[in-house]
Amino acid sequence: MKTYNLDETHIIQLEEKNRKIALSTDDLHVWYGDNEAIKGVSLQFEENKITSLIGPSGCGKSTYLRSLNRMNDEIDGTNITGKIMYENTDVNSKIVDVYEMRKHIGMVFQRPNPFSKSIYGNITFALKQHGIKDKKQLDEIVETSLKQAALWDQVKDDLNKSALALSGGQQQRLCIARAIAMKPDVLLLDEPASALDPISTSKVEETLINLKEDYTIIIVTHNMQQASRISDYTAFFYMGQVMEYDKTRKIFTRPKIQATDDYVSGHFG
Ligand SMILES: Nc1ncnc2c1ncn2[C@@H]1O[C@H](COP(=O)(O)OP(=O)(O)OP(=O)(O)O)[C@@H](O)[C@H]1O
Repeated sequence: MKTYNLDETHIIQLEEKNRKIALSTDDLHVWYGDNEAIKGVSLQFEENKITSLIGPSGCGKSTYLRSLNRMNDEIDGTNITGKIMYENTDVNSKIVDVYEMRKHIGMVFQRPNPFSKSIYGNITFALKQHGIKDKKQLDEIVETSLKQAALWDQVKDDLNKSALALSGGQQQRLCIARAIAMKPDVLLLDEPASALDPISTSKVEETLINLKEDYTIIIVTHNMQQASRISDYTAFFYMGQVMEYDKTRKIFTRPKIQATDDYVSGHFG
């Protein structure tokens, strides 16, 4: 297998281009026991844009994504150093209220994971836990979130139906609706379409493109076409570090780093 010079990287700094940054990491390292899965990643994510995280299996994409709203806290033996800056707060600081922070930085997982509740109940569950009890307000949030997730027209007459009776693609859009019902600023998605058929995938992609008007989206994907179709920026991960980060168009047409070029043109991974 070809080896690459890991010291040669190309990472754009968005603040130098006067872009508004919703979230950033500075020298982020993540260890699982002795295994250093993320080796000092510094990236800035532009507000109201979609950024794709791509790279071969095991290079640390999901680990990095999960760190951004502290999902790795739940894995024993994990150690994380470095900064994750969101609105002048270091998300990685011990004093951060993780429950509260996840209202601002929400997550959607690879496999649709609706609760065994009605469509309405899926969306209102966390809202109620956060103290929203007013029926009219809940109704409004349910409608808005389902509309934003492009699911409203299909389910509006049957909100009491079990979420588990929806198709896989509809379930995933319900999970997106559930995440955006909390009105996060940043939405993290870990291969949200990998378990879906092509039609459902394209619906999820359309949904994400529409959502970026209101949200900053960071998505892990193995699907190169998907990354190039939907994202504004792309970060290429390799062996726990980012080799190249730039506008998606550049990554897919004129990458500056050989490893990126080989990966996006299908030579490995
Ligand atoms: N829960 C965990 N416990 C221990 N090690 C883990 C855990 N999750 C991931 N790892 C290790 O961290 C490294 C990065 O894995 P990660 O899942 O982040 O990569 P990935 O790029 O998302 O891979 P894939 O594309 O296959 O999902 C790998 O060496 C993996 O074995």
